Amino acid sequence: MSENCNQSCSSCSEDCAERKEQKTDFSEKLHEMSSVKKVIGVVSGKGGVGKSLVTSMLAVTMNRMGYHTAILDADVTGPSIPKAFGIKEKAKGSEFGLFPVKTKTGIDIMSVNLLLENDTDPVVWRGPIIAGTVKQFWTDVIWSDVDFMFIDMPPGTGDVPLTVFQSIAVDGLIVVTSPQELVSMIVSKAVKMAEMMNIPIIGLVENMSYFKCPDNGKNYQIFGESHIEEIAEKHNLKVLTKLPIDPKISAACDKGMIELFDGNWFEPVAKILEKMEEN
Ligand SMILES: Nc1ncnc2c1ncn2[C@@H]1O[C@H](COP(=O)(O)OP(=O)(O)OP(=O)(O)O)[C@@H](O)[C@H]1O
Repeated sequence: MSENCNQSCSSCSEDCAERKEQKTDFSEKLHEMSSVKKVIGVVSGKGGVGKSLVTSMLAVTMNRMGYHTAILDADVTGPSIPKAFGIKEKAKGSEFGLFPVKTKTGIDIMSVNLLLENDTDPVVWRGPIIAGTVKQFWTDVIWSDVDFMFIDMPPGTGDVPLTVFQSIAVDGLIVVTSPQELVSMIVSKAVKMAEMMNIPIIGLVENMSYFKCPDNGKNYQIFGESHIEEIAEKHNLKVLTKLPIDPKISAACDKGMIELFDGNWFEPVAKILEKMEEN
């Protein structure tokens, strides 16, 4: 039995001898006209640590390397992906299904904000409706020839993330943390959740890790000393990259120009993802 066992056999995907109920298969089929090679979930322990920003920058990096890339924005109650890419138009559909909206550089995006009449309308829906929406982004959207799909995961471990993990075939998770949060606890939770769902963790991204002073070129750890390396070692995980606090990054996000970011922070991650794609 897993040390993380919560006795909820129907929602656990571990194969253990203590299983009391059959595993229920909640997996959903992609739209028959879709093709998606690798699905990477981007998770964080709490809101505001930069999960959407990291999702966007990862997608831009892989797109720059020539891969056809997509983002499924599963953060239904706080959808920030369309804004980061400056998308104003709405998603269109046909009798066959919904089409994602293409960004200026050709990244395919689906988000609840591309369906709402008004971007500023709040999504005041109950969990099952939200979870159903995310499922439909997988089953009813026509994702054509996608090499890498990044999922901006809903925060936490509730109804919606559970549905995403059970219904979408996620190949790996990237955990975004920032130095000031209770990183150790958050990483432990992510590791346990991933184990229960049988999804490998690709590694950790530390956002807002430091600030590089433009006057003297020195790095300052604004949110205190980072412990990410020790935590990664404890869980046998990789630290994929450390992203600085950079006003140019937030400005690019606010202006809808994240595709123009300048920096090679995600190159080490891209190499790992490329290897995944080859296998
Ligand atoms: N490294 C950074 N440098 C500068 N600004 C950043 C950085 N990381 C995030 N931000 C800014 O912080 C804000 C929150 O980021 P983001 O929306 O990606 O967080 P999130 O974890 O997805 O939040 P939520 O969970 O609420 O959706 C954004 O305005 C973003 O531009």
